[in-house]
Amino acid sequence: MLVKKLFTLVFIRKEDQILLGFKKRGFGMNKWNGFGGKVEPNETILEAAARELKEECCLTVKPGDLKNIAHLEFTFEGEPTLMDVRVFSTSIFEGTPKETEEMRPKWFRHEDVPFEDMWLDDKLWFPYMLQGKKFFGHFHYEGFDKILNYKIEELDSM
Ligand SMILES: Cc1cc(-c2ccco2)c2oc(N)nc2c1
Repeated sequence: MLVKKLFTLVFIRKEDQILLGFKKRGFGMNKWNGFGGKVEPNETILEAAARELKEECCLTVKPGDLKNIAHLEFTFEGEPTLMDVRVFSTSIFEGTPKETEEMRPKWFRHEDVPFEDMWLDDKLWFPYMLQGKKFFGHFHYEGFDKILNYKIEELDSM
């Protein structure tokens, strides 16, 4: 049976740019991604999202200003893990993004998003996010460099 693990992923927007972080260590190392990580037992998903953002790039957001824009699931052929990733976005934040031991932040114009240095699924669902859609996506990986199958469904509300 699948073991479900809960993660957050936060994308900060500013005018026509999006903030990504280059992961310097750990899971997803050497890939650009949003900011996030595991949800601890003693916190809500929104609190976890705000905490990880602060830890990873020193930006402060109010949990209440985070808008849930997507629900992503990742499974891996032959593995029991299901990664349940709650994606949030906001343009309301305090501070300036700073590099940490974990992440090197950088603002990208939408047309410059570096998909060749991101998880393979990102090029499939970023268009939905950049167009302000709400969606569910499930991506079934074989290893970390091949997607065996996936589905993406637009949602009217989260
Ligand atoms: C397999 C996988 C995992 C994650 C992830 C881990 C923690 C938060 O997200 C991804 O994030 C993106 N963009 N693609 C991803 C694929």
